[in-house]
Amino acid sequence: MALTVKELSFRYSKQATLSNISFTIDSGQFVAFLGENGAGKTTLFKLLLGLLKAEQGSIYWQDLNLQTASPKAIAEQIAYVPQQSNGSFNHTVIDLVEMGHVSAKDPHQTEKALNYLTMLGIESLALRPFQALSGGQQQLVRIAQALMQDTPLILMDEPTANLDYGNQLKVLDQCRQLAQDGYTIIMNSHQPQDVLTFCDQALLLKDGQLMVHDTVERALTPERIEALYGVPVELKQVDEKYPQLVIPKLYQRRP
Ligand SMILES: Nc1ncnc2c1ncn2[C@@H]1O[C@H](COP(=O)(O)OP(=O)(O)OP(=O)(O)O)[C@@H](O)[C@H]1O
Repeated sequence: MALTVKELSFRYSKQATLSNISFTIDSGQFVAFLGENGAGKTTLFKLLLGLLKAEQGSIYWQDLNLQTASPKAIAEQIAYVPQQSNGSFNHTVIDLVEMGHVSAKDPHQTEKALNYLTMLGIESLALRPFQALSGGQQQLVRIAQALMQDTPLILMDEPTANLDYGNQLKVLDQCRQLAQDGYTIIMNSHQPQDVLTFCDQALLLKDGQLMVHDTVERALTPERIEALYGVPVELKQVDEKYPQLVIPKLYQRRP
């Protein structure tokens, strides 16, 4: 399976938000979209989810045309973890996660939902009302809900933004594991170091254009990171596999 985007352009008003974007992502990859605030990452997600219609170009998940498919057909293939979601009334965590399941009622639904909560280390929250949870706990529940949807492609909008340090690492490690199991995971990220450490590929968006799509090591060079964020960075090879970003001297604490 593959996600194929061809010559995609989109605008909200006069100025183009995305111009002539083309890429292919094969299944089983953990991929990050990077770009400054307002670069168009969430817009691209909305186009992939069929929530916005492209001005030009095509988007296919295998043979499914995501610009014309029904919401149900898309929900069977793609789960989405938003950064925030409003209104869950007074549902408990376990009820909400079970609702993630979109196809016919499964007799093992509750067991499956509990397994995902356990996988994410939040089984003790199962009977708590969603609205009484902290932002980070709610984020972990949204991830469990997306996994419950049981789709081959999962889109995550800055999934670790609200999480404590331990949960950030656990969630990213879980995403990598899911990709190894054959799921395709795409996340929006503002953390090049996380992307270098956990992801397989990176797509860099700048001024509405796709600057590069490549393996993380090839895509995230210091020059490109600087061009993307406007700060000088250095990469150090601390072991042979993982390059480490060094905070620019300019921003380091002075003695
Ligand atoms: N509903 C909308 N109507 C008009 N303009 C919009 C709308 N949503 C987003 N935009 C604009 O489109 C551009 C891309 O926004 P988008 O949310 O896709 O960026 P992003 O890369 O996800 O940003 P961030 O990293 O800050 O979340 C921005 O300039 C934004 O102001």
